[in-house]
Amino acid sequence: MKRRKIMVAAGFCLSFFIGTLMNLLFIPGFEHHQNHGDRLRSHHHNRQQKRIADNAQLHVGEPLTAAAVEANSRPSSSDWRQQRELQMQIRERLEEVLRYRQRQAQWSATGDDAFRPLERRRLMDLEPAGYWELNNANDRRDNLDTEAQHKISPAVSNAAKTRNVFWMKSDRFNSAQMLGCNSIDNVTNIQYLGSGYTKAVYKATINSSLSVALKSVDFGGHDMENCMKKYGSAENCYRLASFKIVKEMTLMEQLQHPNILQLYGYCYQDSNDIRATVTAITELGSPLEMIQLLQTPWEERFRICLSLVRLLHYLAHSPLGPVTLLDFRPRQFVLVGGELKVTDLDDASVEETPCDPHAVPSDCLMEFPARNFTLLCIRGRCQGINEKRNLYNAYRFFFTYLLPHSAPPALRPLLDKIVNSTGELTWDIDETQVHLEKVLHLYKNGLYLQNTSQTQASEYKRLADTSISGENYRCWPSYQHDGCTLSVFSLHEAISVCESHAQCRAFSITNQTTWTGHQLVQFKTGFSHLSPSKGCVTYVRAGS
Ligand SMILES: Nc1ncnc2c1ncn2[C@@H]1O[C@H](COP(=O)(O)OP(=O)(O)OP(=O)(O)O)[C@@H](O)[C@H]1O
Repeated sequence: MKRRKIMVAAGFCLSFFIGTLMNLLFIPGFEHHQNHGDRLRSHHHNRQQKRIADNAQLHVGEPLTAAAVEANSRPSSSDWRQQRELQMQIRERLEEVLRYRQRQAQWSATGDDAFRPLERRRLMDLEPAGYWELNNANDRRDNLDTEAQHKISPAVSNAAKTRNVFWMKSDRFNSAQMLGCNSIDNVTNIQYLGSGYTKAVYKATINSSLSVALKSVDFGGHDMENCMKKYGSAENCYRLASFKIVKEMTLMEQLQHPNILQLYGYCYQDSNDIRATVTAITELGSPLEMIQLLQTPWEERFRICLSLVRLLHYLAHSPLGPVTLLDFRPRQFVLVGGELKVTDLDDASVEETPCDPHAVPSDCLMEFPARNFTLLCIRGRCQGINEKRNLYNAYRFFFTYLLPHSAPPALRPLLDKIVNSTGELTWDIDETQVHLEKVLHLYKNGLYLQNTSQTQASEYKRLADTSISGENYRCWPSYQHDGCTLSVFSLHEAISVCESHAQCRAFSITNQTTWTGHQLVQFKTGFSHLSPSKGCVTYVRAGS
């Protein structure tokens, strides 16, 4: 609620940050204003300028504009086929986005107005300038959809010449709540987070209170670089790359789930040379570090697997139909408050592989490095391929590493069964989720605790509202780096942990709980430094 209010307030800020940011990405000679935006721009831009200039064989230091790059590296005008090829690719991406919107509209019985003229026009604005002219002039037999052409042409000619924002419909935000260019004008604490093949991502703070991620096309990234090498048109290469962000935003808007990163808004602005450059504003997460995850307590790793299964369950039954994440590497996910969320949706697909039931070898071969699966071909589609691909990827990238390792012994058989069944694809996602939810139930309710009849070896003295300073020892896997802090279901469990550690002489049950409701307990080597601490209960081992 608070966050929403902040976002609404942020929407009214009237200075311009990202507009000039994007301008500078293209125009190095642009006058710098000494604000945070400029820092982001120049960091990003310097990298990009060097790479683009290298590609275009320009002298670095020479003023570089998109036009200059094009002039230096554009194929000869007779080579229109290459330009046409690039424009066809842009066209394919546009059509893919429009298909998602159409699917959503078809799905929604309430008549989703995803085809509102403004939105459609914005997508059309991302078409390369002159696309239709080129197609018409060079190939009258063009078999493109004439209806779409009819709709696009006026939009191209109407292209806004200045920065602007448009809103997408969302169940969670109404248009007034979406963030736009105004909101990101005066961001602070800008920090480069990372980049992949296409996009560069920055962390920023809006209104000194809301942390967000800003995603834009990385002009120095592989996508732009390869495209520039091949086609030489900065503007059209930008259009092609930017459709990945548009697709991602469209999917973020249409696939609403707690484990899909939330789209807060976006900003379109013209740069001097490139029209309607796009910046997505999304929820901020922290990149997933697999090595680090292996060192975190099982409960946290289980949470990630459960988040993933809930996400895959939603994707298998999404309003757009079964969605598969073609690129499933852990870097496509981030953590937000311990929950796993997918961030990179540009490689998501709703298309289920078409097949011929009589084809030999089968069209429905799902290949992975360690093993293959052949699926049934039913009604011209590989049965459940999107769901199965996700599930197997979840097994190979996440479950095998995160699920069984250091789990409570009583849960191991169940967890092993989950790992084996997903590895063999014997369960579908619904069944997999049922089993993971069952594990959660057992864990939350302490039903994983064994040997409850076992008598405790020592007596413990209870000290209310007391904690112990220092006197730490390390244990694994601890919530605290330089001490032994573990989560327990009950006092009984805390005692049995203490008795199983040779160094343990006392422990303090804190008032902090984990996401499952377990309490955090600090285990100690002694109790000579007791201090008052409201809500904390210390137990001292008798005879220590
Ligand atoms: N919302 C976010 N919060 C924190 N980090 C993020 C966020 N979104 C992306 N990142 C980081 O930025 C990197 C690049 O983002 P993203 O994956 O969207 O770019 P990409 O060009 O599509 O990458 P790829 O080549 O993997 O497809 C990610 O690997 C991730 O570590």
